[in-house]
Amino acid sequence: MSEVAKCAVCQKPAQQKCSGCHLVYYCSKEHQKDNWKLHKIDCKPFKISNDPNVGRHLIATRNLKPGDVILKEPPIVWGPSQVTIPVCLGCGKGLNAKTSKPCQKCGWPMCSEICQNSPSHIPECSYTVNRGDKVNISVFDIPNPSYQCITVLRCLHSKQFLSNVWKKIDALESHCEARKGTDKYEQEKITVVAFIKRFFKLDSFEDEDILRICGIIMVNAHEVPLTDPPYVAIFNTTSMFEHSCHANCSKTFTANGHVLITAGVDIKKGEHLSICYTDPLWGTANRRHHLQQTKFFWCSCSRCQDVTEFGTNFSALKCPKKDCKGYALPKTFKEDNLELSDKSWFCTTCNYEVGAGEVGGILQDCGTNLSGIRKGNSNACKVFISNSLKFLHPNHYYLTDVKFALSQLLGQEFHGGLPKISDEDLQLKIDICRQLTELANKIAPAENRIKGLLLFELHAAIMELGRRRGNSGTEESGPDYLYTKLIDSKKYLVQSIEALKNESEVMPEGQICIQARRNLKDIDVLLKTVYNAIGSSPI
Ligand SMILES: C[S@@+](CC[C@H](N)C(=O)[O-])C[C@H]1O[C@@H](n2cnc3c(N)ncnc32)[C@H](O)[C@@H]1O
Repeated sequence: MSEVAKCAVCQKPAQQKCSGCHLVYYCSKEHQKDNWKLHKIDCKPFKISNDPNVGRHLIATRNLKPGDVILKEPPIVWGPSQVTIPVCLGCGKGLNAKTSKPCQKCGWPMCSEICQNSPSHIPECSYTVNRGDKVNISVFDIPNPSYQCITVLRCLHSKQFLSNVWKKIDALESHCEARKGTDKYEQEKITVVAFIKRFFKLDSFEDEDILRICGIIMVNAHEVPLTDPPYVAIFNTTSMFEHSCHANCSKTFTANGHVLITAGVDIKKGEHLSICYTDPLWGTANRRHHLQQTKFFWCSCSRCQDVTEFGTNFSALKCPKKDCKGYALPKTFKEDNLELSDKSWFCTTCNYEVGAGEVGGILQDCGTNLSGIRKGNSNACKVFISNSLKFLHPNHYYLTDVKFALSQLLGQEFHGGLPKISDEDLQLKIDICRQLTELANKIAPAENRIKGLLLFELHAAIMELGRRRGNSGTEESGPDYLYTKLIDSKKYLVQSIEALKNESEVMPEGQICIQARRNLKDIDVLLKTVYNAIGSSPI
């Protein structure tokens, strides 16, 4: 017999469920209102669960729609990335000789007095003052190894002085045992542990404790691209999201450094909530290898289990057999070791066997050609695409990478913008944007930034097509044509705004969203004008 729900306020039988979390009940609207101040701190549409395979993870407690906010929280600790040029330890921004001023107390270079007095800077400042000698940094254009210890130092400081913060950090996964003996672990003994003990004269911390913190940062920290260079931050509940290469949640950061997680697709009550720990536009073998090396698990998500990656053939090679139009893939990507590189691939049409050596050779050659492409050169991108189509599936990750760059470049490379590109290039831009949007929806449906950028470029190119043909006086032209193209363009623009609406203004994607909102106003005005010229809607 199911238990009767009780009101969270008076414990009487209750039937009204909180619509935010679906976990708490009330007997009346009044009690719900009375309790909101207290409940809103815990009102989240998920619960924390645990299993032996994934560890702690999150489960949806109600159905979620794309865009629904799941979680927004500040970092528990943040600091510079391990390898970085000198950055301001108050705000994370990169410094140069002109923008930097040494902190009066400790000498670490800062960008302003406000940052010098920022609470974030207290740990390294106080440890440096206690050491007795100021830091002196005068070279700003190359990575400085002293910064490797800062984020770790901030965690150690909370262990010493901020028990509430430390309790949260201490509870996180470190994969200490798995890390022992790895190159990175051995390297950190010197670059972090020895440095902290020698430079800061901090002998009270055990080596193992410092190395465990290094593990916690490695497994849980997020790269935050709000500054250049990006900094890293650990978030409390966000650390509980499990990984999927086909994640259902979307992650971004607000201008003040909070993480914001929203539903990226429809999520049913009871489903696991996931984010993607790696780059979803990397090939499967690379994503899996990266996850194993940095997060210590072999991914078994639905995308990794399907060699075709939902029919996209994102990792497939063209079958080398003469006259075969098929594509070759491995039997599985799910080898829990690195022996995958020893296995043959097979054509899914004719079953032709492509030896591991040949697979490796093709990928290596294409990879070398890709890294040789001059940045920002659309012709080099076109040459790469046409050459690589002889060896790779059109959706292959190498081609996707270059097509994505080309989709942004066409119309931005030269002065004059889209109106100056050829009709052929305009059509190419439209085709690539459509193809990549479809691909992104299949392999990475929650990746809002990728989708938003593609849809923005698509709207602009379709608008330009309408403008060109609308004025051309040819058969398929005139105001009717322009009107249908404007409607089409507006549709993609609205989708782009929806995808980018949570991006911070300090990020390029946030700026594009601002531009998209302006364009939307312009399109509406134009639509009205064309509509008046036509006299009635052609659609
Ligand atoms: C950021 S933590 C997530 C929280 C963690 N499960 C815990 O209990 O603290 C990342 C770690 O969770 C585990 N994990 C996350 N996603 C996983 C997945 N899809 N499969 C297996 N393990 C996973 C791995 O151990 C990984 O290193």
